[in-house]
Amino acid sequence: MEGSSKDTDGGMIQTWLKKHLVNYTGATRHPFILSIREGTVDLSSFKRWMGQDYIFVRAFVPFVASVLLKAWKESDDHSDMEVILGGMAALNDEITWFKNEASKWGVPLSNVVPQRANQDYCRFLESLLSSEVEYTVAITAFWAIEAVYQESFAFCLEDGSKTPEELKETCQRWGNVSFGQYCHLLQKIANQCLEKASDDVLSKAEVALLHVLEHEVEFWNMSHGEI
Ligand SMILES: Cc1ncc(CN)c(N)n1
Repeated sequence: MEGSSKDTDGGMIQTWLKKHLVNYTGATRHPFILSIREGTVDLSSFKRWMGQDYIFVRAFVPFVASVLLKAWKESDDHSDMEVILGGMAALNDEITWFKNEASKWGVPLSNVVPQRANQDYCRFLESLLSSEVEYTVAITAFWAIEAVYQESFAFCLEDGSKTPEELKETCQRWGNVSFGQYCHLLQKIANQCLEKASDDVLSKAEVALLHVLEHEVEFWNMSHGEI
């Protein structure tokens, strides 16, 4: 895959975001997100998303644990582990938040059936658990997964958005400033790894990024009830 000319300021991630802007915009400006921002969201779509995302987040935890393990083994920067550990702590809060929020919305989490797109995404995460997958590839995917939610939900909180009051807390969960800073740190770690990576690893990381963007679009699509 082409694209190994490195951007001097924003690093490889910035270069890839420019190169794959259509894919990135597709994931971060999905019609479901636009409907939240416009205040026209169908609440049954929102509830469907919530149930499916709870399942996803549970599968996301072992993935993040595997990134932590790879950081411990492969990173030469001690602070990487602390950022990733902070991400795990945030996921612990996220699970508690989902349980509370779902009970407020009357979404029974115990019997949610994972839809095809969710299963595919979780299978993709599982494929990244392997010790054969380089830390650089895994941290790039991790950054992308978090960044899509951050960009999407922050967009719903921008001035001029008509996000319904009862959905603002959800948007705050990922759209808040400190989650933005955390994503920025992940991006920095990914860029540092990518800077030292071989062309082969660079190519795998770029493919992983594109897979994340595709899975995120499919994930949002589930909210419409498309299986
Ligand atoms: C599908 C998906 N992608 C990302 C996130 C953010 N942790 C999430 N909760 N769900």
